[in-house]
Amino acid sequence: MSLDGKAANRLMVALDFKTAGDARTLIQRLEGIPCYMKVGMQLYYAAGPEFVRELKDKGYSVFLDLKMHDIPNTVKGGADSITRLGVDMFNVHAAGGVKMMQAAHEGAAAAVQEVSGLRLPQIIAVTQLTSTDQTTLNHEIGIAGSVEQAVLNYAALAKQAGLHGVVASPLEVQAIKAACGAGFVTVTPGIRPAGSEAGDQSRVLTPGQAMEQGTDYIVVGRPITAAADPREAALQIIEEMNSHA
Ligand SMILES: O=C(O)c1cc(=O)[nH]c(=O)n1[C@@H]1O[C@H](COP(=O)(O)O)[C@@H](O)[C@H]1O
Repeated sequence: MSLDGKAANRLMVALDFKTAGDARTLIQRLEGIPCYMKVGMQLYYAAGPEFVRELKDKGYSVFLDLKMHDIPNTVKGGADSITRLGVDMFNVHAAGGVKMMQAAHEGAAAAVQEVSGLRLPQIIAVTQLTSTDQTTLNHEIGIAGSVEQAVLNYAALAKQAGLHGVVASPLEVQAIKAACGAGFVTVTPGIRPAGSEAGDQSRVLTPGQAMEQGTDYIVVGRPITAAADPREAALQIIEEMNSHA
């Protein structure tokens, strides 16, 4: 299987591991694949900023997925610190509102002003988590209307705040692009290759279907990290992405 084609750098591998050592083992298996590496709460809380710097030193593009959701001043400070790590992308929850998202942008911009050589990361807003289904949205969380309406509302707020894009399910990509523009970035978890377990994900598509929807990046965790042969699983996903790109 080859890495020809453009899709490999549109795959974000979720490094949801207990330790830096476990993450390094997977990274070694994926050596030579130019994917994005996503560091989420589990690994960041265990291995911290040092591990993020290690990934950057190895030349990876890094998405730091800490889903900040707090008062604007706190998020501004968090965004400043995250940006100083040199990450390429980070996220906040759109549910924090426009002022909070603007504060994230301000914090990142302030860090870029102060540290020479830093570039502004892409700042992305989580809309409605891909684990949320229609019933949970309406009857548990208490938001009326369809999941797509909720996602589009959050996406519009993120755009208003000047963010670069959103995290959503691939099912909502076409509506987001229609409402917010083709250049508004979509990062889509909820990816399940045909025949794999959905687990806690509710709004899922296959890698090929997600590409057909026009998404910019797909986020894949367990279908790669829990596979018997993670390298083979990643290469198959990239091949499927390429054939639907
Ligand atoms: O922000 C995210 O990355 C995210 C948002 C969302 O709505 N759903 C979602 O699954 N994610 C992340 O995407 C990854 C999906 O992992 P798997 O379900 O194992 O493929 C996890 O690291 C989640 O934290």
